[in-house]
Amino acid sequence: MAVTRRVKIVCTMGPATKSPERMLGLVEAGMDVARMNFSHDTLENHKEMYGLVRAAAEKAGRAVAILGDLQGPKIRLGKFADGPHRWETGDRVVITSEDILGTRERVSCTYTKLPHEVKVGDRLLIDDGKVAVEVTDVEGEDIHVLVTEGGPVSNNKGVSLPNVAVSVPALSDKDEEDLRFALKLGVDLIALSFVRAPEDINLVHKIMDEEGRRVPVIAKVEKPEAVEHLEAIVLAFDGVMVARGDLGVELPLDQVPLVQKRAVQLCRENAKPVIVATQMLDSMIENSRPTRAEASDVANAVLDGTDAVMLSGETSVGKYPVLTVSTMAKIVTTTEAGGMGVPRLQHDPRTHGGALTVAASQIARNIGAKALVAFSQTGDTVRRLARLHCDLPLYAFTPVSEVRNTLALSWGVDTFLTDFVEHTDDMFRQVDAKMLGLGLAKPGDYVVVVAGSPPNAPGSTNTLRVHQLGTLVDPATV
Ligand SMILES: Nc1ncnc2c1ncn2[C@@H]1O[C@H](COP(=O)(O)OP(=O)(O)OP(=O)(O)O)[C@@H](O)[C@H]1O
Ligand SMILES: CC(=O)C(=O)O
Ligand SMILES: [K+]
Ligand SMILES: [Mg+2]
Repeated sequence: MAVTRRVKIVCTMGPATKSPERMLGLVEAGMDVARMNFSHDTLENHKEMYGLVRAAAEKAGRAVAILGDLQGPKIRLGKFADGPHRWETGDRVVITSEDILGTRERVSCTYTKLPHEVKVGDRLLIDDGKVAVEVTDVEGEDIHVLVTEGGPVSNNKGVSLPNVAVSVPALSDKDEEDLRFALKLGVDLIALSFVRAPEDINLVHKIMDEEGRRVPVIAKVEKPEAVEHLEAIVLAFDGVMVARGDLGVELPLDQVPLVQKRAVQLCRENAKPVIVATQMLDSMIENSRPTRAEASDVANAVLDGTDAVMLSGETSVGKYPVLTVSTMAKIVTTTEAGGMGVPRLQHDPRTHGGALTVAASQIARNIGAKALVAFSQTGDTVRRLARLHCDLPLYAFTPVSEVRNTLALSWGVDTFLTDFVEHTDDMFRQVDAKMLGLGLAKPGDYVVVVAGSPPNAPGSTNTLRVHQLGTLVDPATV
């Protein structure tokens, strides 16, 4: 069988992805997860984008998950009346909490308490640190600042205050509205920005329960507080995104690479998916080829053991969205084909699912099985298999379509939707039908199956079976 890519690709949606042809191009080039960034754009446009993703995935016959990324407690500049501007070093401008349409000299910000929480001398960083200003005076709602590092400013750019503890709530009114909207729309996963504590997930769950729909919640690690409580956050949330854009502003930049490695390993130990994000192929926003350093960055994230790598501006507003995805896919597959492997798990799994999956992958390799197969109703067993990064194909079977979509984020997994079955033998019949029917293996080949028996009892993983294909279904009938 052809070598397939194992590390998944997340693409951020934006103006550059907004046509059926472009979207299909992205899916065919390898997009596994579409990220809708609620920091930008109108709900109406997000709805349209959602439809485009679902239609393209359907047309291409690929599982594509949709991730709704909530803005979280990020302070942003407001909008300008007259387009992007440049603030030059030495300029004096005003950032105000008054709700105005901005000019080059005076622009609003989204956090109305900001003038009360900054002091003279505080440094504010705009757009992931591309522009820096220093507070020189506060007058009512106006913060007077001196531009210390000039650069471009435009609508909705982020404002970070690295050493100022601001009291913004974990979930703003806008986040709550966006979350309800995303859940109703049908997104598969939610990401919460600027997570500071494990308990931040409770606010999200509360809204989800009010809407009657819980989906996995990814913690975006981009605050020093999150780095401090990383393990507790990994345990509380369903996955992690290493959001290096804000992380590199909020934390000294030189600490970002090690945080990335620690987060990836912690997620694998806990069988939670992890995404490495931001600036991975940044220069491809403008250019048709990435830098050598960017190619290495993608490859190194693969070798760290990440589940997924993410594209941001490269796909949302870049000149070459489809080419960027195919370039990323190529770097990933070439790196994987090198066979260098990833760091070992630091612990010996003790849960039934954990122990059975370790045994399954070892048995599969030793007997020359063609694939690993997992039956799962929650996806948990599948994630426990995925984290081992076994070089055999990994096929997941689930009767729950939401689970199929969320597994699009997990390393190396291909997922099939199956019927609910009553008897254990029916599970193996489904494996035969799917694998022989799709030509994934031949009659007589062995696969190693991890499942719960009887079927339909979530969390009951107790069965490991070496199964010979074609023994339950007459090969002539598939
Ligand atoms: N839907 C959109 N409409 C207009 N501009 C967009 C849109 N999405 C992204 N952009 C522009 O592309 C830039 C990069 O996109 P990206 O999604 O990485 O946003 P970001 O603000 O850096 O992310 P985050 O807020 O999650 O840290 C944004 O800063 C914005 O200028
Ligand atoms: C993705 C994101 O939010 C960041 O890198 O900051
Ligand atoms: K966001
Ligand atoms: Mg961010």
